[in-house]
Parts: sequence; structure tokens; C-alpha cells
Amino acid sequence: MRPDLCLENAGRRYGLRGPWVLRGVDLTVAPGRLVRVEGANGTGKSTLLRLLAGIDAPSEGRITGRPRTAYVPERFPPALPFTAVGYLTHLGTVHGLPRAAAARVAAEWLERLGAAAYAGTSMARLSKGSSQKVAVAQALLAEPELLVLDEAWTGLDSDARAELERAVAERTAAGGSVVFVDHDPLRLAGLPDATYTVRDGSLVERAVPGPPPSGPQVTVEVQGPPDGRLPDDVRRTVTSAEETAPGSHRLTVPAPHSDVLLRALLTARPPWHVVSVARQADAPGSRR
Ligand SMILES: Nc1ncnc2c1ncn2[C@@H]1O[C@H](COP(=O)(O)OP(=O)(O)OP(=O)(O)O)[C@@H](O)[C@H]1O
Repeated sequence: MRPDLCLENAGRRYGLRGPWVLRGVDLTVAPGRLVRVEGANGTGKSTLLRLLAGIDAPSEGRITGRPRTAYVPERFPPALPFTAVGYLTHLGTVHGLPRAAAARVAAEWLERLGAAAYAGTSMARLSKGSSQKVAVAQALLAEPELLVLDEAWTGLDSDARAELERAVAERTAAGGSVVFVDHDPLRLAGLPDATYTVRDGSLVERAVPGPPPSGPQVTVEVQGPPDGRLPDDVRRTVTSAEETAPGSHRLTVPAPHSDVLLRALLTARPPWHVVSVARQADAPGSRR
């Protein structure tokens, strides 16, 4: 089993005498966890995410248990001498995929994110939104154990935003961890296992739960073996699960995650029988 990623007494400052941006930070990210990081502008959220992503090192303290990690930075360098699909294929091979498989996965991600039409466009000529889709695709194509998302939804159209939410659900359902920063307080509302606020160089875990899940929910009635325990990837995807009779469960999931849940149920061993799928009305005050 993969170990937890741990920051122990981690501090970061820029320059030998620069002020400490982060100091004495302890944080554990276990496999399968979804973690939100928030805080006012300039408090050190991106600094923390760069440490977690492994592209920067703490000035003091240490990090242990590094998993296979992918990162969507706040600013993605678009002016690279590649086409979109060429760049993603190249990265796929860097992650160890054979070239043909890398090209296939690259094309699949561009398709999922609605950027297939730009596959052959040079990176330097991509719009900001398409460039952001490439930034997201490069992180997802290697199915990382830890996905670090720094404002990754910014600049995406609504279909791509929903697709990225689905991809987050897929990663956590598969036992991967996801750490994200997003300016929208309702992003993945109700789903994070933990939310931390960066304040005065420290990390404070938010004790109260975040806002309830926004947007439409889907209720899935399933039947499994009488003594059956819900598969791990199913439990990690749902917002609630209730056993209504021996072997019968009512599961609730945000609508964008319902196909991830259904796939997990249908591929479970032994298989689970999906009795019904019903979409509930939007929660009051929710938005897409
Ligand atoms: N490479 C760097 N060199 C020097 N100072 C830096 C560097 N990166 C960040 N800082 C400083 O560290 C502090 C925290 O920056 P950081 O980008 O981590 O904050 P943030 O919370 O992500 O901000 P924002 O919400 O504006 O994205 C800021 O004062 C910033 O100026």
C-alpha cells in the first residue's frame, strides 16, 4: 500500500533572508483523499502546492512518501515548440508510455476536454482556454497517484470544467489523492475530505464542513450481495450511502460524478446490480 505524503515541519522562504512564506507546516495527504487549500491572495497557496507537487523544495523541514505526481500550475507555459498532441504525446513517453499508447491517450484527453480540433495546432498559437486544456491533459494522462491542481479550472469552458471535476472523481475513486486550490468556494463543494486555510505562514484545518454539494445530485439504487460491503472506489465517489435493506443501498452522487460511480459499480467484482438511477432537482441556490 502506498504511504501517505507527509510534510513535516516544512518551511519555505524565497532567498536566504526573505520572509518566511510558510513555516512549521505539517500536512498528511493519504491515498484517495481530496484536499482543498484556501486562503487570501498572496498567503502562500501556490507555494504550498509547488512543495506538494515536488517542483520546489522546502527551505526547512522535510517531505516523505512522495507518490507519482502530476501538477497543473497556475500559469502554464504555452510557447513550446510542439503541437498540442505532439506535446502531450512527448509527455506521455516521458511518463513511460510507449509512443503509440502515449499518442492515443493524448488524443483521448484532448477529445474529453473538447480540444480535439486543436490537436495539430502549435502550442504558441493556442487560445488561453485551449492552452489550459493542454495543461490539464498533461497532468491527467499519466493517471498520477497525486494530482495537484492550482486554479486548474480557470479559463476552461463549462464542459471542460465539468470534465475536470469528473477526472478528479476518477482519480480519487481509483485511490489517487487530489489537492486543489480554486477561487470558487463552490468548486467540488461538499466533496473534499479536508480543507486547509493558509494564514500567517501556517496551515489551519477548517473544522466546519464546507458548503453542501452544489448542483444536481443523482440517486442510484443498487443491489449487491447480502453481506456485501460497498467497493472502495464506490465509497470514495459518493456523497452519501444508506443501506435500505440487506444488500440494497441508496447512493447519492453529484451529477457530474454519476458516470464514474456507475462504471465503478458495473466493473466491481462481484458485480453490483444497478436498480435505478434518478436525477434530483438542483439544490436551492445552486448553480452549474
Ligand atoms: N519565486 C518567488 N520568488 C520570490 N517570492 C515569491 C516567489 N513565489 C512566491 N513568492 C512570494 O511568496 C508569497 C506567497 O505567494 P504564493 O504565490 O504562494 O501565494 P498565493 O496564496 O498562491 O497567491 P495568489 O492567491 O495570489 O495566487 C507572496 O508574497 C509572493 O510574492
